[in-house]
Order: sequence, then structure tokens, then C-alpha cells
Amino acid sequence: MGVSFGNDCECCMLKAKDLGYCIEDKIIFENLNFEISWGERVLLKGKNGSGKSSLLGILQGFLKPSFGVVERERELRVGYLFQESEDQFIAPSVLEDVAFSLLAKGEERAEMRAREMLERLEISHLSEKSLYHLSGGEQRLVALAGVLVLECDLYLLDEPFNEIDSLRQEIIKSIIQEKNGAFLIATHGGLEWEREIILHSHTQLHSDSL
Ligand SMILES: Nc1ncnc2c1ncn2[C@@H]1O[C@H](COP(=O)(O)OP(=O)(O)OP(=O)(O)O)[C@@H](O)[C@H]1O
Repeated sequence: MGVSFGNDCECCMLKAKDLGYCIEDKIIFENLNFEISWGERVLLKGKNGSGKSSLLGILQGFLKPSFGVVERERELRVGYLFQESEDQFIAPSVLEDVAFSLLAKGEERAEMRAREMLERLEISHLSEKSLYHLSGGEQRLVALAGVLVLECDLYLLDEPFNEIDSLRQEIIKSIIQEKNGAFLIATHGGLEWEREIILHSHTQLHSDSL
């Protein structure tokens, strides 16, 4: 079963129902039930290999759940940050890459908004550089810039703070704070939000909402 559209709850934009995921006959997780409401901020936690990236991929729609369904509000605008920065990149240079999705959406001020985001993250000096001549932390910042520059209803971010220094982490937290969209962030640390979804290896999920 895949992602379906339309739900019956006004405050929730996304609902996971009895979700399960198997790889090569191994159950990664099963029986997940949770909702995400408009504007909500939720952390996704769990040990290495507990299935956080797999769950985010299913919620985004590029992985198919083995069981259950994800119901999403119609035409939900979703921003997705891959765990590996290089998976995020499309264009050859930093500025082109950050502007890419805005241009694809027909945004007239794409380059200006991309430049503003790079400035905000204090990486304007990298604008013209090749994405493949950056440090790991710089790549992470550029990948994040490309997602945070978008106006989305839901941001699914996989380990956004990996390799990022503490000063930039604070800047990113401020940007997140200003956004209207909901966030589901897979992380091993760096943020403390009231609501957490915790994946327990190969079994089930607990969250404060369940
Ligand atoms: N393509 C694949 N083929 C086989 N096994 C896979 C594949 N992708 C993921 N897995 C396995 O699925 C499990 C869940 O992986 P996933 O990346 O979702 O976990 P995670 O919680 O995000 O881990 P981490 O915190 O280390 O990033 C792991 O045991 C992993 O080895």
C-alpha cells in the first residue's frame, strides 16, 4: 500500500496508520500510528538502524510501506532533507543548487532568495563553488539551505545538524522557529521539543501523543 490523499481530521495534515516496513524479510518497524498537525514540531528519535530514515522516506512517498498507509492532506507541500547531503544536490554550483527548486516552482526572485538564505547561514562566500569542493559541514549547510529556502507545509529533515558547528546550529534553529510549516526532524541531539516519536528497534513506536 502506498501514500493516499485526503483525511478526515481538520487539524492534522498527515496520518500514519498501522505502518510497517520490512527489508529482506526483516521487520524494521511495525504498527506505527501517529498524526502530525499543521505547524507542529516533532522530533524523530531512535537508535542507529531503528528505521528513522526509512520512516521519513515513506512519509515523503519515495519508499513504499510494507504494511499500512500514510494519509496526507491534498497537495501538501513537503520539503525533504536527505541524510546524505550529496543525495540532495541537483545543480553544479552552490547558488544554482539552492535556487533550483524555487526556479522549478516558477519563483521570480529565486536567485535573490537563494542568496539571502546563503547569507543567513553565513556561507555567501561559497555561492559560486562546486558542490563537490565543499567540506562535509559546508555541504550539509547548502543542502539545508535548499530545503529551508522553500515555503512548505511540512519539512522532513534527516539529521540536519550532522557536521554543523554550534553557531550555525543556532542559526538553523532560528530559521526553523520562524517557519510556519510543521517539522519532523530525525536527530540524535541538538534540539529539544516537547513532542518526540521514538522508534524502538524492530518493534513499535511510542510518542507522547499515543
Ligand atoms: N537498501 C537497504 N538494504 C538493506 N538494508 C537496509 C537498506 N536500507 C536500510 N537498511 C537497513 O534498515 C534498517 C533501518 O535503516 P535506517 O537508515 O532507516 O535507520 P536509521 O534509524 O535512520 O539509522 P541511523 O540513525 O543510523 O541513520 C537498518 O538496519 C539498515 O541496515
